Amino acid sequence: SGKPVLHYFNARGRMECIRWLLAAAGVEFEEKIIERPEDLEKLKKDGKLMFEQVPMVEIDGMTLVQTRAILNYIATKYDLSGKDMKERALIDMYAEGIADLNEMIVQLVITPPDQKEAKISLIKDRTKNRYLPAFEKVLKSHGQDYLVGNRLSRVDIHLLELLLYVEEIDSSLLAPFPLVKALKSRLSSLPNVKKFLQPGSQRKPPTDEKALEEARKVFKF
Ligand SMILES: N[C@@H](CCC(=O)N[C@@H](CS(=O)(=O)O)C(=O)NCC(=O)O)C(=O)O
Repeated sequence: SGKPVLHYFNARGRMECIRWLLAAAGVEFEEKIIERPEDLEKLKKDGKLMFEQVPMVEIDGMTLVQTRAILNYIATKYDLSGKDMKERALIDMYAEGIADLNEMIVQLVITPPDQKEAKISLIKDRTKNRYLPAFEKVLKSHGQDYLVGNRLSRVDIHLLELLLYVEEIDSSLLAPFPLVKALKSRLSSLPNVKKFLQPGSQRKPPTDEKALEEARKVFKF
């Protein structure tokens, strides 16, 4: 069918940023949900998981693993990684910062209850005092509609995804950042993004206990 095929369990985890980037690029994709340990074992046995891990994406005849490598390929293929080396450097820098805060949020799901409050307040602090100020400053510095090169790139999509998670934690966190908020609403009305935000799209809901239980069954952690 030529469509990329995403192999992961039925949750956001490390695959959601890949779903977001493909959707924003207007690329239809299929998902093979890993529901049982046997599903994962079969992928390993068939030699599809170079490091015995997922996310794994079958795209253009390749079997890619490692989230960043998959994102880099998609961004390059769909012209979402800047027009030259300097734009690419900014995009890489912003993307890594976004990934750092995103990782803190992804880990929250598997944080023991007694540590959750502390983790959440650290996330709120970093959001308010480190990450959102940095992006507000970038937008203020050039007054353009996108973070890099005055056109859509992967970091706009990564930041939009992150802002939605930040809002799920505490919607007041965005209040002090008008330019970031304006970017969020501009991006949300792009046709491909608007469609992905609609109910019924392949966007995954917050990972609840049930989804976590299913993942534990598969990954035995
Ligand atoms: N660096 C890898 C890490 C992938 C990873 O740790 N995957 C986990 C699942 S999850 O963290 O994405 O939920 C896994 O397959 N773990 C199984 C194992 O490591 O044996 C990436 O970015 O893709």
